[in-house]
Amino acid sequence: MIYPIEVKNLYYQYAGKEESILRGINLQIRKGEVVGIVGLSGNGKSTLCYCMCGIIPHIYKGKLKGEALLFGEPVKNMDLAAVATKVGVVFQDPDTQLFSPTIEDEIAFGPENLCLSREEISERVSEAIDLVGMGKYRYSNPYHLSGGQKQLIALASILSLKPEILIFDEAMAQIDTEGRKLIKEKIVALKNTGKTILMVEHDFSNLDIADRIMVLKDGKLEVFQGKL
Ligand SMILES: Nc1ncnc2c1ncn2[C@@H]1O[C@H](COP(=O)(O)OP(=O)(O)OP(=O)(O)O)[C@@H](O)[C@H]1O
Repeated sequence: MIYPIEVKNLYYQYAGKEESILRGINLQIRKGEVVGIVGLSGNGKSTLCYCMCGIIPHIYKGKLKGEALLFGEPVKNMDLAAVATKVGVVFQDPDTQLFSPTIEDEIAFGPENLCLSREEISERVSEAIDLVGMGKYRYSNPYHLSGGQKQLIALASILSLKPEILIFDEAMAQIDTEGRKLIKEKIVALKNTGKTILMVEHDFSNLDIADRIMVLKDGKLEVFQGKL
């Protein structure tokens, strides 16, 4: 069986560090599943996300053993542009992810880099902005939005690349309760369209929408038993 995400006996050691932070990770995520990974700060959650979205090994050049695969293809064999059409990541800080003067420009940026036609870009922007329910802000400046709304725009800018897999790396850490509710609703709606979703959190109360939760501890994944 080919999984959207599969990780096989993965080890990773940052350059200059004495020990591996990931020490034998195995994970398989089926299409349409929402999987949560919880772990204390510094346990390697972001590092694991980097292995799935190509930042490792394409940008960080530490020691990697084992593999992360997207639809059966090793991430290490794909270039970053190819990875970005398969997996999109929403990171923790919305302000570091937005840089365009209008929301429309922000969401169009990815498809423009794919050299698509004007019509196709405009269609993708409309579809992505509607998916996150932010259509009325299309021509606004993103800097005036709330944290939760900014994360929805970061999500829309990823959706415009039409990835099958979405990773939320502590995407709710800096967001108020109302914003978290909004983001969780969109995650459930995206699952229902068949997207495969990985949510990484240090606070497991944000993972109530996950189909299953794993805990990252001592470099390995275990089934979450209700406490860290
Ligand atoms: N670029 C890097 N170079 C060297 N060490 C790093 C690098 N990035 C992270 N680390 C180290 O790897 C460990 C795991 O970091 P990581 O960010 O993956 O953990 P995390 O579980 O996501 O933590 P947090 O919840 O605080 O983001 C930490 O000890 C961190 O200092």
